[in-house]
Amino acid sequence: MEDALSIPPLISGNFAFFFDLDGTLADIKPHPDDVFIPEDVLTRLSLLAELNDRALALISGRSIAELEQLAKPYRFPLAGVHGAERRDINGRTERMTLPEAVLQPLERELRHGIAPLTGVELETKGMAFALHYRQAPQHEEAVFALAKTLIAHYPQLAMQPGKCVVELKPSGIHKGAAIGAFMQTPPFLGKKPVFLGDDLTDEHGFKTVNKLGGISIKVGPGATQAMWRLAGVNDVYQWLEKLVDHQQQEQRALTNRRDGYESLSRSI
Ligand SMILES: O=P(O)(O)OC[C@H]1O[C@H](O[C@H]2O[C@H](CO)[C@@H](O)[C@H](O)[C@H]2O)[C@H](O)[C@@H](O)[C@@H]1O
Repeated sequence: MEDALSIPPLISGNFAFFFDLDGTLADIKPHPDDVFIPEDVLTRLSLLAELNDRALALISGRSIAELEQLAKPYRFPLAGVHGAERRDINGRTERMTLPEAVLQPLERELRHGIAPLTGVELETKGMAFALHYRQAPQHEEAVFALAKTLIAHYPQLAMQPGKCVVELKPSGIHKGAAIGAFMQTPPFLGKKPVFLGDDLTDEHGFKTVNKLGGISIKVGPGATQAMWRLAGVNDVYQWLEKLVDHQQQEQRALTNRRDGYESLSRSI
């Protein structure tokens, strides 16, 4: 769906919210460590969570440890490493692992493989690895070739391309499954999912959300399975601000109506 996409509606009611991080809640930066979520955006996310029974989670390729730092001082449910790690509303964490017999030789081969590719960086995430070539775009082809060769040797792993990155993650792990797992437990259970994401890894999430009759929102240009689009990170911030205002107004109107009924029933 390349074109049939417009700005998502300001919704209220029975919704659960899922946000990708890089490229959605934070601008893409030259290096992963440069990234931050502005304070006012974090505050709005927290307000949105409060307005929706705390049914709001971050769904990212980053590790939970990094997400926790980036979301401070707030504590949201989190899915890290594309869903290989998940922390629920009660702080219970599930983490998928791979045997050391796979991880050790794989990391060795990755380090060996990128040694001649100056500027390519290896990010290790426990059960997954990311090969970043933002600082060395001339090595894109070589990075893909290396990842493909290694994937062929390790059936436990799948390849996940992204923005100037190729990741090797456990097979069967993807953001759609992470959203689906959250949706089976409170406070997400029984709601319609809303998911915002900007990259290829988020397409798995859009697919799940569409199946569940929710609202899928692509951030930025490019072909997508999402139903709606926001042009970039700033548009996400603006939409979020309007959404929180809208839901707060709805809540005030509801409270006023309830107060009205109560005083009416007392006076009868
Ligand atoms: O699922 P996401 O929250 O979008 O995370 C995807 C990957 O994001 C990070 O890398 C990307 O962002 C960096 C900072 O803007 C950028 O320098 C890099 O080129 C991008 O690929 C992160 O480092 C990865 O671990 C995430 O999987």
